[in-house]
Amino acid sequence: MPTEPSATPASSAALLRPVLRLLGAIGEDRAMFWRSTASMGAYQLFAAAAAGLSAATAALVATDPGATGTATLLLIGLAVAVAANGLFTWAESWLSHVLAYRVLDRLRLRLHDAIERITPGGLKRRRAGEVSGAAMADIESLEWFFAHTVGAGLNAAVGPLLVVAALAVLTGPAALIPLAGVACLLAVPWLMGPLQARQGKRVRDELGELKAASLEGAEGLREMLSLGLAERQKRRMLETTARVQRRKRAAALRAGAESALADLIVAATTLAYVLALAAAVRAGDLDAALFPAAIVLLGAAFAPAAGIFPMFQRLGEMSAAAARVLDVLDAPPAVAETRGGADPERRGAVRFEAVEFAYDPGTPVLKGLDFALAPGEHAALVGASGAGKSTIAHLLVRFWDPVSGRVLLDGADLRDVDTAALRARVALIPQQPYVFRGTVRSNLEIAAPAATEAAMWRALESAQLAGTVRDWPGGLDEPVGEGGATLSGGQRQRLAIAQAFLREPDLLVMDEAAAHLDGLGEQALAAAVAEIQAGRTTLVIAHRISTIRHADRVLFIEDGRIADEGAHEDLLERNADYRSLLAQADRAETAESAAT
Ligand SMILES: Nc1ncnc2c1ncn2[C@@H]1O[C@H](COP(=O)(O)OP(=O)(O)OP(=O)(O)O)[C@@H](O)[C@H]1O
Repeated sequence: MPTEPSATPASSAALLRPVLRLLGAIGEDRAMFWRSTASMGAYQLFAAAAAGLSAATAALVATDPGATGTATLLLIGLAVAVAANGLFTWAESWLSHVLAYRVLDRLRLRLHDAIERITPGGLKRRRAGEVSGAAMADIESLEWFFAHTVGAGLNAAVGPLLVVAALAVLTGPAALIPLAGVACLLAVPWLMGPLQARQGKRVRDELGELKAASLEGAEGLREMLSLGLAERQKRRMLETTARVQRRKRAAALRAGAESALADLIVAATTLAYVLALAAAVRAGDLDAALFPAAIVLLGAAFAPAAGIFPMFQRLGEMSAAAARVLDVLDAPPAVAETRGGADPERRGAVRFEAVEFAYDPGTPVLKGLDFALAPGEHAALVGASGAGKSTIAHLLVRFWDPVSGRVLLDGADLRDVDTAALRARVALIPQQPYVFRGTVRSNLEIAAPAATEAAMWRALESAQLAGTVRDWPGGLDEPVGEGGATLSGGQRQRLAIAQAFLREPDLLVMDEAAAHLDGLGEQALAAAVAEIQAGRTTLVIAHRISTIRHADRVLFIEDGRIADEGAHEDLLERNADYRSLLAQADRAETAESAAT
């Protein structure tokens, strides 16, 4: 998951920082943003004007009933203000939502690009799907910010100032009272921001714990029942639920106290202002007719400030969401992609030259790896778990670059070869190939968008999958389910091999399935593998003795280096570590066959 900032920022200014950085995403919609903000300002001013005009009309009718001409003018003004208020309210709502949707679309695209750029490298052990899912959800939660709060924030700052300026013109120095009141009202959520963020984080943490506990309870139900842990699990759920409730109560208490304090400030300001104006009227410094209008305008000064209240109450939540999105957007690319670049003659010769590699500085995985594969050679990469075999495979498709040393394909450093062209020339077939939701055809098209139907059948034929696909009612258009759920492990691998056939790679890098396949599936897979390997340079991460035995050459990896290399029989004879590793693999394979 994208990281939750471990400590919440200590001030509202710090909380605002990540949120403000995301404002850059408004980019080309700046004009729309200003129109939306201006509409919000306009409807608040017209609302204030409508309130002021109605108060002035009432005061005029009460103090001078004969002034019908002025009263009519005031009423016309009131009607215009009410109509304009309605119009601008609608315009603001429309513009702010269109703006928010556009900005979110842009952010989603930027996030998608960032995830593509940094996975599988920069996100370390975090799963790309989780990261993408969580960050996309965070973007959704920012909709409220872009649609409702950016403009409200500006209006909260500017609107009250304009109204207070109007009050200063009407009532003189007494207008300092509403100014102080508005400042206090804004200070409440601003000062409470960090506490609100801390409480929000605690609630999120406890909810995460509750979700994990309930998921574990469902997924591990069988194990829990058989180990007699059901009671313990129930207790854990109850305790976590109680903690969530406690955290939520604390947050609700704070929110309630904030609202009460805000009400108190508004009431105290109004009272102080009324007293000040009454004194001014009594002293003859203020026209009594202005009194009601000034009090109504006071309400208008508070309205935008009160509008920003909910924004501050959600500032912690939005700040955390923005920080998680930025975490992904800011992550450096795992490799700098090359465009254009060298185009060596395609033969399929591979060379690792003194390759050093580490995921984390200080923990080297490859320590000066040297080996070469001749065009068309079939090599097996053998080593204990964690020896670095998959890392070697991933270096060949440039998911990573070496820390030092070079990886060469047909004499060219991979960093100098066009990255897209390189990935088209090297086919990587992982242990558990990913099958996309869709059909057999759509999965084949992903590998080769221009492939004809005849070419698809040829590829399926070579991958030993044509018979199976022909038997399915939908044939090529048979749905394969979410993540290829309707396919067996062997079928998924053969589909990946068919994809590789369509791409006609010069180099094949395979992570051999360690899982046991049924006899028929294994035979079909072995035949498919033999077909695709024919005439191609192949590097297989080998787990099975049968595969190792058939390789032209075995590369035995130990401690980040090639510890030994040669024919399998020779290594067996001369290398005790190799013998013991294979003996373990043999035992595991025998136990697996016995178990099935
Ligand atoms: N993305 C990563 N971030 C940090 N460390 C990693 C990452 N991927 C692998 N490692 C570590 O690098 C080392 C080599 O891993 P690698 O997957 O290449 O080994 P392997 O030989 O393929 O293992 P296995 O046979 O179990 O698949 C291991 O110690 C592993 O924990």
